[in-house]
Amino acid sequence: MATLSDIPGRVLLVGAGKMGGAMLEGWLDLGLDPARAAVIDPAPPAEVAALIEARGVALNPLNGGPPAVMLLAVKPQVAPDVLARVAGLADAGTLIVSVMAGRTLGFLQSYFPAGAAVVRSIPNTPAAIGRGVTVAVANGAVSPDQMNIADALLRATGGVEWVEDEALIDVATAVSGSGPAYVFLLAEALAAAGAQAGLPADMADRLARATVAGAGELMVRTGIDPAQLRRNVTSPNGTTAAALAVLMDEEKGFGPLLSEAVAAAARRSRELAG
Ligand SMILES: NC(=O)C1=CN([C@@H]2O[C@H](COP(=O)(O)OP(=O)(O)OC[C@H]3O[C@@H](n4cnc5c(N)ncnc54)[C@H](OP(=O)(O)O)[C@@H]3O)[C@@H](O)[C@H]2O)C=CC1
Ligand SMILES: O=C(O)[C@@H]1CCC=N1
Repeated sequence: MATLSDIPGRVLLVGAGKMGGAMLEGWLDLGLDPARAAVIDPAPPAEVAALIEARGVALNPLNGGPPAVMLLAVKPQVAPDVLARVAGLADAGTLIVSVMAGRTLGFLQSYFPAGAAVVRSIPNTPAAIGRGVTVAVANGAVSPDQMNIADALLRATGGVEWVEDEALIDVATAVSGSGPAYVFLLAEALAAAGAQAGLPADMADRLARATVAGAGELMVRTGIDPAQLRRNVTSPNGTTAAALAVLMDEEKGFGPLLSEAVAAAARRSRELAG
């Protein structure tokens, strides 16, 4: 198991937005020497720019030699343009790690000489508080040492699951990559429904936030199966049972709706492949 201090050279982050910025913060918090980090981003968001400046990380360096790791965190749509510019900064020993949705190992490899070591991964935004989860796949050129390095870099923002079948990344993107948005939507919709039913809007908002956060934390801390936690709330013929009769409707409930949503996100991930 490698640690961030085992990385034999610099980590070059390309794209320091929401996800890249969260990763950089995680690396620095876990002890990555700022002198061993560099960022390429024409205009990072203010909070990431402040972190870069405060920690003395090189921003848009003109030189520095090939990095040990190049982590790609730009939007998939600009990837062809960005990769055409930055691929030349890598050498044969550089490990390429992408967090871009949809962009395949094949697409990434096409910008580097044959034999380049490439990892494709999909994190999620709880990475910003070290509670993310990332799913990753490596191509055949990634050495065991490089695999450990990629794992250490991704693990700086939460859990990591490795898969061998790249097709699973599109599905993981639809479940855990996009998943936080579904949970936030639940909080929004619950607050709106509470306000519609008569609660003051600000109170409905507080109740919905506390409920989603508390329920998530209960699941994490107890490790109890979510179905059992749901049953624990549901008194026979009580209020929850009345609500669940709507939400668990076999045709219109959460189940079929989320299946449709996950299928749409996975399909979009495959469309972004390039
Ligand atoms: N947000 C999420 O929940 C998740 C995102 N991802 C993936 O992470 C990647 C980044 O997403 P996210 O952080 O949300 O997006 P952001 O737009 O917040 O971050 C992308 C960053 O890249 C910068 N950028 C644009 N052009 C260049 C360039 N030529 N060179 C270097 N940097 C450039 C952007 O600058 P500017 O804003 O000025 O264009 C921005 O700061 C995406 O590929 C996405 O699929 C993966 C999982 C979850
Ligand atoms: O919406 C997106 O495309 C990115 C990937 C997963 C979460 N956000």
